[in-house]
Amino acid sequence: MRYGSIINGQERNEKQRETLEVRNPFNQEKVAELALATQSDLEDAVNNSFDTFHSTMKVMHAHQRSDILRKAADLLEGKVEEFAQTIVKEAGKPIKYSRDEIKRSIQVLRFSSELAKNITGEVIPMDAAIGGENRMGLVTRKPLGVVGAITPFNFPLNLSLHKIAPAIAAGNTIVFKPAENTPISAYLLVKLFQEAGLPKGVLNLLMGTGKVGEPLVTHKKVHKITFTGSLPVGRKIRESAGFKKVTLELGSNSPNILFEDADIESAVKDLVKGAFAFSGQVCISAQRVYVHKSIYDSFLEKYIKETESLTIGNPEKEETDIGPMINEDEAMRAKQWIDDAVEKGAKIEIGGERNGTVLSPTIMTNVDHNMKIIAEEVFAPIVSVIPFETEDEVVNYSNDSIYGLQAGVFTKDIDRAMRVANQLEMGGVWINEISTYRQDNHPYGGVKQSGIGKEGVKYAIEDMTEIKFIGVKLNPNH
Ligand SMILES: NC(=O)C1=CN([C@@H]2O[C@H](COP(=O)(O)OP(=O)(O)OC[C@H]3O[C@@H](n4cnc5c(N)ncnc54)[C@H](O)[C@@H]3O)[C@@H](O)[C@H]2O)C=CC1
Ligand SMILES: O=C(O)[C@H](O)CS(=O)(=O)O
Repeated sequence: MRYGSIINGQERNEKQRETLEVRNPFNQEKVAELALATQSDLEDAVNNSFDTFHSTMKVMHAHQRSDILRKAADLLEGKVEEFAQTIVKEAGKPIKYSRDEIKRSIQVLRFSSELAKNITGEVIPMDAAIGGENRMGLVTRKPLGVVGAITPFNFPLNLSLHKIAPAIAAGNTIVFKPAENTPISAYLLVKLFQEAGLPKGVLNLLMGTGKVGEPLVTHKKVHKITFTGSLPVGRKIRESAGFKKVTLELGSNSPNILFEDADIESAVKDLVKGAFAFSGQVCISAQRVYVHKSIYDSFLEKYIKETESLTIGNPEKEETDIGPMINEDEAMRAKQWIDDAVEKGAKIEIGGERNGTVLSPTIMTNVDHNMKIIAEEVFAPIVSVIPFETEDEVVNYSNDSIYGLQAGVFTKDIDRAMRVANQLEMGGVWINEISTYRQDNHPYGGVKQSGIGKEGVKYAIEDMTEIKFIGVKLNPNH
């Protein structure tokens, strides 16, 4: 099957176009061919989104935007299996995790539908300022215009919806550039919105690589870029976006801290999922697990045992926990980082074997902060277990990173939990929950080089609207 860009409701899929193959990461079977967007498609998409913003979105009421989003959620509920099987094939994500992603995507649509009706402002007490008597001050929220949404492969539906659904709720139009490895779910999503009654031109789709992402970022008629992806690309976007608003959801090397009073049994189970779900290709994946010295041996033993029980293999199978990484280059890169750490003195407790695109779940010990598997984002099924003695020490270890997205802290002592949570340099901290847990309605986004701005529907809407002040001078004699 061949998929093209969709601009103003029309697919651009002519035979003479340059194409790109999409292959199943597990068995390398060809699953699709992409008809790539050209520079002139990009111009058309942005111009059409710009015109549609002025002609259609500006006059569409909140209840209409809300209805479309609710209808899209209802439609998606009837297509869970179709979307889940698509993500299995294009991303290699095990089926049970693919279904979870669709279920979360439905919630994102529902939250956006509800919030579309609740984009409120405020009234300023103007007489609080001397001379402000007889004035009224209104703070309103306006849509920005054209939002450029650029998304990664790892949650191809949900992370795209975290941009598209709030943008629609807020009254913007969107030019959507999904990851080139996972374009089928993106195509199906645009079709789903068409079926839900979204007017053509509100959501335009551009198929292609970063080559089509770059001119989207610099285009004069695009008002905001919202990007999820890697740090190098995020840095480039930040540098070239000029005066546009920019939201960047980038990488992380998330720490999880287990104090001596942590519930080890449940932490072990959760941290196996937290480190290895979708082969660690989750940017809040548990990468560093700091364990208090007094429970280190017992934790490590149980952690290895639980990891041994994982089922590795074909992501289409219900029982599969660990499937492939996105491609062989990525699996080779991750394996090389393991070898590099071993050369520097690290020990592989379990895993460390690569078979094509599949890297076995790997637990490392005896690591230090000069190794890539600690200092950089592994984005692979590799986790390191590190002992610590004092609270100050573990806070320092955790903060010794260019990243700061989410962390997990495990202890029964609420005072300590709050003390540590307050000191961690992170966008979010979970207490007695793994760093990898994300709910779609809480603010989500990093500090330091993990990003700029927040998603989580309400917060994305804030970032996709502009505050506009309207003041009125009243005549007290009328
Ligand atoms: N903080 C967060 O919420 C998340 C962060 N990520 C990060 O994403 C990375 C993995 O995803 P990938 O798809 O490999 O990321 P990537 O950065 O390679 O690509 C992401 C998107 O950017 C596009 N792109 C590439 N070069 C571009 C350029 N110069 N200008 C504009 N667009 C460009 C790609 O085509 C794709 O659509 C990891 O580093 C991970 O940490 C992934 C998911 C969530
Ligand atoms: O939505 C999620 O679970 C995460 O945001 C996925 S990722 O962004 O951390 O990769």
